[in-house]
Amino acid sequence: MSKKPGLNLKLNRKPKIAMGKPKNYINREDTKPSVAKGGVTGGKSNSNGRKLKGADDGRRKRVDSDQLKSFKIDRNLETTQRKASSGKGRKGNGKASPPLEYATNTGKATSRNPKNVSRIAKEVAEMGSAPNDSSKKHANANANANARANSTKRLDNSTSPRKIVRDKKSLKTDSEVVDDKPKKKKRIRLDPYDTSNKRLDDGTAINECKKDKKKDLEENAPMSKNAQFRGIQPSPSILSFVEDNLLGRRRTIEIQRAGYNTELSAPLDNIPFSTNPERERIEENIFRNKLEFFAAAKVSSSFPAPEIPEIAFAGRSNVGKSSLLNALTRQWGVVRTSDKPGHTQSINFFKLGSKFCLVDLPGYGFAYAKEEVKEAWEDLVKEYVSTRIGLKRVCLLIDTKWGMKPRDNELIDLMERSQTKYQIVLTKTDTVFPIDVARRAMQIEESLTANRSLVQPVMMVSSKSGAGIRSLRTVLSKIARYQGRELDGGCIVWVLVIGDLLRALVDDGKRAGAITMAIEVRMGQEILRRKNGYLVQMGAMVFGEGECLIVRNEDFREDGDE
Ligand SMILES: Nc1nc2c(ncn2[C@@H]2O[C@H](COP(=O)(O)OP(=O)(O)OP(=O)(O)O)[C@@H](O)[C@H]2O)c(=O)[nH]1
Ligand SMILES: [Mg+2]
Repeated sequence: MSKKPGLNLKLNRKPKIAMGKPKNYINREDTKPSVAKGGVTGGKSNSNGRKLKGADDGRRKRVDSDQLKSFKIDRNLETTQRKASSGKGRKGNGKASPPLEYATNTGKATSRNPKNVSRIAKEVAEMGSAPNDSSKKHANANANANARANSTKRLDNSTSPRKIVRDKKSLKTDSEVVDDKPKKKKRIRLDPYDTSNKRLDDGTAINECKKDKKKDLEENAPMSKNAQFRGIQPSPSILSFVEDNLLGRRRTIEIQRAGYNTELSAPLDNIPFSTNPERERIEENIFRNKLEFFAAAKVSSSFPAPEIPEIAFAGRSNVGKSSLLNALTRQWGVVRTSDKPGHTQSINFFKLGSKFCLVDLPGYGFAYAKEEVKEAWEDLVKEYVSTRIGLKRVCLLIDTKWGMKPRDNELIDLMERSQTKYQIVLTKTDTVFPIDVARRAMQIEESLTANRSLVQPVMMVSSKSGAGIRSLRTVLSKIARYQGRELDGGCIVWVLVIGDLLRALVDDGKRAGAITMAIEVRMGQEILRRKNGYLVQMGAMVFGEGECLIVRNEDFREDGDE
């Protein structure tokens, strides 16, 4: 801000009013923003309008003394009054009036000699409005500044929330006044036959549309796996097998009423009301033999020589492989089990007497082991099932609750390729309802009908309750029993009952001119008939390589020869 003498003069006159008053009073007033005072106060000021130290004080003192010396109030009073009352002066004065007002006010408020002060103030004001060129200029400048200040003030006011609220109110009231007249609503005439505009019609068309869409969605929506499972209708034969063997979740009272001793381990694997010791309860002699561990292998090179036929137990970790070995032999604790997946970490070979070998494989899938270790187990199992000489059957264990998993299918594919005989065994059947046991068996049977190396039927067991263990023993003991016949080179035909259908399969793809051996498997309970040293049950005729006649259950005629 450039300072000019005239302006300084004028500005420096103002503090004169404060003469004889406490100095700090003036200073305090001067600290207010100059704009707010409504006039130019002069002196150097910072952005807040606060006077900078040293910029004004010395000059103010000088001006005060000047005023005392040079202004002879009595002599000039009349002249100044005349000049001030002239048009130009009035104009300038009018605009520069706020400082005067401010000065008088301050004088009133603080003066000790009110008379003198008011008089001096009057004179100063009149001096300030003198028609001096420079002062005129500054008066104009002051006026402009004031105008700007006022406009800013006005702006400030207009933007203040109170003002806005008031304005809004006033607007509202104005509009209310205007809107007092009742509005006429436009009526839209609807074409009752036009359903194109769905928002305007009465809604019936929309509802119908929605219903149709919902129906379509319901019909076309893919069923969840669970819903698909619930939709399975098990065949009557499977259902009756489940009921006869008390498979599925059963109440203790139900088992007791059926005559089983629930205080024994695996109570359903018993002859009702039997008091025999553990191993003597086993109906198949071969399983009465002592179970003995004789080899363990973590790599294929440490497999024992294949001297006796082997039956292996494969499946996911924690599916119940080791437990099943114990349950089949009723020799609890020979094979170690754990509720933590990944307990069996090597291929363990157990001799059952001198003629038979049971093999406990490590599991695959989730297990408490490092990824690379699990991969090694899986590779070892794959190598064993696909290359092992003397391996007569793999019991592929599936948890009844969860069903088949991708890794199970992987192993099945491998066994199909390597023509390894395998049979599905559903485990932990005691954890689900009987109907779900039947459903799972049905589901797996149907999904694997095309598989050639699969041995039907699907077995269902519970190592805990003992349900289905007897049936599995019967199936497995036959493998040991008929090893010699198979090795004779004769053609073996397996006739299996799947639901109400008999299916004839040529074992090992050998050509058959006549049936040398047939076995009826009725939902896991095989009825074996012997004739001329061979197991013969007429019912299926094999005509050529891989060809066979499928005979219905009702066409099946039993000879009754033992
Ligand atoms: N409820 C019930 N639990 C069972 C049954 N069979 C096994 N179990 C339990 O399942 C858990 C795992 O059993 P294991 O026999 O160790 O399973 P595994 O397949 O050998 O497991 P890995 O050796 O880890 O591959 C144990 O806690 C058993 O008690 C069954 O039929 N019913
Ligand atoms: Mg195990």
